[in-house]
Amino acid sequence: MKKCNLILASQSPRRKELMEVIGLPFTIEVADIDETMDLNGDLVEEIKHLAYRKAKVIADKHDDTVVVGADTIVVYNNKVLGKPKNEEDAFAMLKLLSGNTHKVLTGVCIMDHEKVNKYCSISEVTFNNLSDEEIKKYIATKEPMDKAGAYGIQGFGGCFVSEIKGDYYTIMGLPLSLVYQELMKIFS
Ligand SMILES: Cc1cn([C@H]2C[C@H](O)[C@@H](COP(=O)(O)OP(=O)(O)OP(=O)(O)O)O2)c(=O)[nH]c1=O
Repeated sequence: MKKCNLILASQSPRRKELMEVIGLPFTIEVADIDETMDLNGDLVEEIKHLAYRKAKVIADKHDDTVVVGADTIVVYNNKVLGKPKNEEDAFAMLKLLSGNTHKVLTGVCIMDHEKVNKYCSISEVTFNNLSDEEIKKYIATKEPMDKAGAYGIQGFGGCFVSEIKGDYYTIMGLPLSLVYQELMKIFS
């Protein structure tokens, strides 16, 4: 096996959990970057670039490392939903998603020294109709507050989902099989 360090450039507990599934030893370093993106630009390119910026800031601090960076957004009706700023924002997001189908885009960047590979994985999620009461109760659990689109499919948010098309783990924040396959090319 190739000897070099693997770093996950993310503070997300979900990404850590998914990287652990892959089974390669890795460490975590949080990329503290400005996550502003050009909302009028091509969102696929924007999200890949954001994942790249997260990986790059960590890769620049090390010599012999492979770095994984990622970013997740929810898109409904051309509106980009990141993490809610507060409970009102979370309520507005969940009202938008209620009874509708949205897309979840996760950008991934794997930096292997000079080699930079960027990907965007897209899944579609359909929500049941949610009552205002249900939404308020969900927000009171705090689960929505650190998640794009104000829900976690892996938590109670999964109760709101009637259908998904595409990769489940993309919705959770890291497309597992894509990252596994790319890391295996490097580490085996
Ligand atoms: C839609 C959805 C998002 N999420 C999470 C994944 C991401 O952690 C978060 C989106 O925010 P991101 O900005 O992509 O990630 P982050 O700030 O948590 O971590 P970092 O920038 O350091 O990598 O939303 C879920 O956990 N479940 C879901 O169903």
